[in-house]
Amino acid sequence: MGKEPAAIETHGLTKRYRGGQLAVNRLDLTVPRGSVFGFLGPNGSGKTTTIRMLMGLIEPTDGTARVLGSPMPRAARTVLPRVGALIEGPALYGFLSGRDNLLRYDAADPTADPRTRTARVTAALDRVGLTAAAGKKARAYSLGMKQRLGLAAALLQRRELLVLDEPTNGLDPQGMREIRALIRELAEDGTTVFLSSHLLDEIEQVCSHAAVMNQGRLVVQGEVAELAASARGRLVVTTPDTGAAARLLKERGIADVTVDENRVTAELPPEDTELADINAELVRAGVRVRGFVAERASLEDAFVALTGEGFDVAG
Ligand SMILES: Nc1ncnc2c1ncn2[C@@H]1O[C@H](COP(=O)(O)OP(=O)(O)OP(=O)(O)O)[C@@H](O)[C@H]1O
Repeated sequence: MGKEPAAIETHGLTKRYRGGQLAVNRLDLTVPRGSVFGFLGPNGSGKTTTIRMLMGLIEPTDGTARVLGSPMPRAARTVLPRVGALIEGPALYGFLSGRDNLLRYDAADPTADPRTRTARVTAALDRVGLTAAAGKKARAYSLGMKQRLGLAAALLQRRELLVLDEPTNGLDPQGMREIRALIRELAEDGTTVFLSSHLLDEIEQVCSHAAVMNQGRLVVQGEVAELAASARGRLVVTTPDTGAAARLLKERGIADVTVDENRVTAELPPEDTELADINAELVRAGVRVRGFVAERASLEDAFVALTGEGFDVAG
């Protein structure tokens, strides 16, 4: 990626709302070009506020933000045409059809070519799976359909960067899968995608990179694979003889042994321990071992390890 500037870069970015609420606290964020970057955090952690500063919709109290190499909000006029955004539910005209909403939205964009408008609108509707409902009035759309229409608006032109605030909000599981597939496709075409989510597994499924926010502060950022690897996996033994198994693991010096119904879980022992030996010892001690696995750490494990808190995935 050489010397090309990051897609998004912030230094000390801070927002204190008039009421005194410190929504974003000295954020240093680097979103590499070509990444699918997940911006993760529970509700109220400052994600939307950050996105609104990045898009020049509100002024930061302090710090700087650069988007596609240029300072925001100062360069908004030249930067924003290169960015597709879906923020806080798109503004829709309920009395217009989905298709007419997009035609109107595109007509309001001075950088959009009117000669290709109809074809681009048709293609965008198709990409988000709204072709069949294109003629329906937008007020009859479900939340998920409105979300798709907003995404279609962001896709009317080829963009270098897509900024999507909770893009799967309001969608059913099938709709979520479709949007995730679309995001992967866009990334393969070379678009940098920055998306916020409060769903850890969503980030794990689609993102190459992630940053975790908590109460306005950045907890961690980096490649998803590395973040997950920073948390140690767990040893999981499935057995009806949980008491005996737990005792033996503890005697072996294995930490954090926990019994849960017919499972005993524990911290994975040091790298140089032969797991098969532990399994054999359990069996020798008469423990009926029905399952013995070293589970890979998830992003959630990393989050818990980093913050010492659970992550409210139900949000
Ligand atoms: N316009 C505003 N005026 C005052 N406080 C605000 C305003 N907008 C947001 N806040 C507060 O700033 C904090 C961060 O909110 P923000 O919406 O950025 O979080 P979020 O992570 O995007 O959460 P959500 O997923 O719920 O949108 C919250 O405590 C919120 O109540």
